Amino acid sequence: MRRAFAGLDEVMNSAPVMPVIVIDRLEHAVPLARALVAGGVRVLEVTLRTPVALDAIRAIADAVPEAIVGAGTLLNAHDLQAAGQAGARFGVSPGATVDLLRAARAGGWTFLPGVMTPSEAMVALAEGFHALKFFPAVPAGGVEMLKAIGGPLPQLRFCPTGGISPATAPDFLALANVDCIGGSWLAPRPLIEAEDWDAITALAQQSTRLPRG
Ligand SMILES: O=C(O)C(=O)C[C@H](O)[C@H](O)COP(=O)(O)O
Repeated sequence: MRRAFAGLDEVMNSAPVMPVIVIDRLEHAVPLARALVAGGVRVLEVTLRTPVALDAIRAIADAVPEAIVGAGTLLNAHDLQAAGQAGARFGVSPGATVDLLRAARAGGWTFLPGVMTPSEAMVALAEGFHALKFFPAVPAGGVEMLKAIGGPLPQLRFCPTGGISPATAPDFLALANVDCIGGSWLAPRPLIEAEDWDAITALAQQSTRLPRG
């Protein structure tokens, strides 16, 4: 079922870290979402990287209304439509094509397009998007690159993702143009496989205490 999209500010600013989630087994979706919410992390990006991802989004949207579940790894308009039908309340992509940007805009999506260069950021901005995922954050120049982009393009807000750890997170969160960061470390595969939900709640709690700039 299609749900109302979340507000952009809610998605970008509810917590310092947005977990990037890969779900292999559908039965893990709801307990994982509950564990993260219990730790104070409500905005969840479920990547469309596994066959159960859309069903996982649907299950979380139905069973965990406190969560704001979004879809990651959106590559094209078809992915957007499927994610919307499953109940995703926002979308994230690793990169952006003009087709994808226009489909997100036409669908009224709360959408964070992935960019890694000033030119890509300018294309996203020209298509109406000013809140962007900076991916892959560390290989693409990390903190220094974001500072440099902030000079000529101060109107852009970023969620850097890719290669960030709890140790380096504060450096990113201190930047004036960073609202939140993305990270897979809040939902590590070994803990999900072990169904160690308490450990995931503890990771989530720790992430909410990270200082923001
Ligand atoms: O799946 C997607 O759509 C992506 O864009 C990739 C993820 O954002 C990164 O894989 C997360 O990076 P790590 O925190 O370094 O693991």
